[in-house]
Amino acid sequence: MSDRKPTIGGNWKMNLHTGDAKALAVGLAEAVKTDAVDVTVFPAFPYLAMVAGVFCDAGSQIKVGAQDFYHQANGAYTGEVSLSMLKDVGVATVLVGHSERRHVIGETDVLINEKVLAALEAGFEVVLAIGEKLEQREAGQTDFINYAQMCYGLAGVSAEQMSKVTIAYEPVWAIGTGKTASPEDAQAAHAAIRGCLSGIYPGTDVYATTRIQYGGSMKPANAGELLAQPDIDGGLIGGASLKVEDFNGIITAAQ
Ligand SMILES: O=C[C@H](O)COP(=O)(O)O
Repeated sequence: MSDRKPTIGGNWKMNLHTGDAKALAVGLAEAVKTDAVDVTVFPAFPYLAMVAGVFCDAGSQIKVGAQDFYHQANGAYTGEVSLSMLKDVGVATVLVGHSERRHVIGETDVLINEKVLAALEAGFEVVLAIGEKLEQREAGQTDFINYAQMCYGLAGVSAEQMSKVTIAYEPVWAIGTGKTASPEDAQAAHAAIRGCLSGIYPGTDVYATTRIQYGGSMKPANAGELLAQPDIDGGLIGGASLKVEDFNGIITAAQ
């Protein structure tokens, strides 16, 4: 049993509107009472302040994170949202490198690294998502892809700054598909990721202290087995984070 505190994230992606986002936040504030698990939800931009306000009013420990941001401080970046704007509305955690940003929106490793560095510089907690596509897994490249995405994403990040970084391992083929990695496969990938951290930060305890979440069709029915693996420290949940019972079921499994 590691002494890393479990961390569960709920990535609401581009789902929910004012009414159902508020109802979900209120329901979570009522249901989630544990101190034993760090819980963060990632609503869409328009609802960040409202959700943060619900948790604040309820005295809830649930944190609010942003699914994305732009790394420049301000200026002529039409459509973008800065870190200082996020801080202004109560956000302290940001998600970077999610596979939907990499493979659907087209974010590059260079941009992902710029975002990681900017967020850490601004004092945010960072969840860096990595993971292989199906064809890469089938070609035996899983560990290489994870290593490469971490090397690019963490370039210039010091060992001290790693205390604010969580890695989210999300095999792309498992996201939103109902196909979860087996506990054994997920554990093997997580152990390899920890090995990579040891190589990137030699002579430090970063490999042992960094929390690594699993993401990809995690739900209450499979969370227990996944979270019981020695190198899986939590989950980044999409679909199952949209219902209080499902998300709280996973949080309960993480305790
Ligand atoms: O960010 C969350 C992941 O993409 C997992 O999504 P999912 O639980 O719907 O498979």
